[in-house]
Amino acid sequence: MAHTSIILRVELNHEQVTFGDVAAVISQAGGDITSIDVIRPGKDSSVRDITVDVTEAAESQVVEALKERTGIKLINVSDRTFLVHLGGKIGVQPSMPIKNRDDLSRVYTPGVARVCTAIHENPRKAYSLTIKRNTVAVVTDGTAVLGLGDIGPHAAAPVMEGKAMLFKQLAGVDAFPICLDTKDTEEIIRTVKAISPIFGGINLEDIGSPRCFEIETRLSEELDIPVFHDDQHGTAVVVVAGLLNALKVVGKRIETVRIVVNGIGAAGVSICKMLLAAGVTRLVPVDRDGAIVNGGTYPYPMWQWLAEQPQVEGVSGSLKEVLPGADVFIGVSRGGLLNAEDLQTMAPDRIVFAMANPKPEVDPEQALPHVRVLGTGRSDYPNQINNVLCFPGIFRGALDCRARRINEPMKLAAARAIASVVTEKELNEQYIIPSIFNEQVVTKVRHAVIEAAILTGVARRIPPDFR
Ligand SMILES: NC(=O)C1=CN([C@@H]2O[C@H](COP(=O)(O)OP(=O)(O)OC[C@H]3O[C@@H](n4cnc5c(N)ncnc54)[C@H](O)[C@@H]3O)[C@@H](O)[C@H]2O)C=CC1
Ligand SMILES: CC(=O)C(=O)O
Ligand SMILES: [Mg+2]
Repeated sequence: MAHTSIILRVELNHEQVTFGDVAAVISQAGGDITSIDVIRPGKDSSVRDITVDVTEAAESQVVEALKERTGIKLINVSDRTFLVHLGGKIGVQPSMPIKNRDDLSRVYTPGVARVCTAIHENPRKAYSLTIKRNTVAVVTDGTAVLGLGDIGPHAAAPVMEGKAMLFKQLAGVDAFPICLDTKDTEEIIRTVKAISPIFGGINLEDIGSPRCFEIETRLSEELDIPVFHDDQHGTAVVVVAGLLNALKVVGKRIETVRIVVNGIGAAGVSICKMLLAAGVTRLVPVDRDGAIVNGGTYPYPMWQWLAEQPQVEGVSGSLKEVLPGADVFIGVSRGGLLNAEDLQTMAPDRIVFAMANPKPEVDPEQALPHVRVLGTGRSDYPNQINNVLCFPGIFRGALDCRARRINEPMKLAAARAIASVVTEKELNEQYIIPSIFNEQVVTKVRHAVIEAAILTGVARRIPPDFR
């Protein structure tokens, strides 16, 4: 059940209620008080801020119960999630203060002109003399934002700012949100190319399929910095990492399990491709109209490619029709598609990764009693299968070795590195994938990615710790 944290500012009339009464009202309506601050004490009345942890469903019940109670005046309700977004979540920091004219003449004109000329004469110096070496653009057109769909570039910004925060906090990468007001493939490609000189890498985010495939392919071909569509490859890397460990827990082999992937969009296509590369032999890709079957004819090149793979099954049907007997279900589609009975048709020791955000394909509370391993994209359940485990470390590695691109061996190395953070001893149903706060994740992913980049010849620099 989704939880949220709200702050209730209430005024208590002491002749009519005690704080104990207020606490009882909140608790009976389903709220859990986590802290209390006295804003204005007083003999006859007082004002307090009460922080309450509450399910989304119970939030309005708590508010209504307080409003109805005589002696309590509800002054304000603030949602802590909205509070952390006030004014946006990131800013730009200069790397040194400008204290005097001397500083000014070096960081700005006239001194800066010599630096500009040096870069003009040798463009590679942009990596040492500008922010390029550590800066990534997080580019979206707002068309496939989480599982919310086409909500546009303004509404997409909080997610992109969140990605930028994670890049910085987890991997020290400076990332900047670029929310484009166009859905035109050519215009997006042109714009990203035009803004690329200042960036060391491009992270494409929440761009709907099938346009995202052409945008990524073309930008990768036409730019000499790494271009990585996070929803495709970041997600696939983390799914493969989680699956490698989950299969160890249930004692099954990747070569023999039957896997149903639901939602063959950006994330689903890349997951299927990576599963095939990792050795999967029984794959059932499913989208809205049912299974994509071997030998079928499909409108999108990526679906057609899947239909031509021998490992893809030839049996058609809806999700519920093809699910029986599956060892693994991977959902990257939309929330609320399956229930407990559907899961019970799967093979024993089932693994379910229900990753649609914010609402998974199956309610985790319903699923938990019926599966051996459950993963979701969310942070409020164990096994968070989220691309945040991948993108900070993969870009840290790619930037540090100035990789031209992020290739398949680099992605597979990243998946194995993430899986390896959980040791054999630690591995269990509740812990198949490390937490994003485990510092080993970025360190190991970075190392594995640089090693793979050097081995495959896409690194343009050998970082000092590899010399
Ligand atoms: N946990 C994680 O790290 C990630 C989770 N996701 C989640 O996966 C979902 C899909 O994301 P993207 O691939 O980027 O979007 P997308 O828009 O590229 O693809 C979604 C696909 O799901 C299909 N779909 C929609 N309803 C369906 C249904 N009822 N049955 C089967 N297929 C259905 C669509 O036709 C489309 O092909 C979203 O909910 C997103 O939040 C995406 C990336 C990372
Ligand atoms: C996690 C993520 O990137 C998404 O849900 O789109
Ligand atoms: Mg995304």
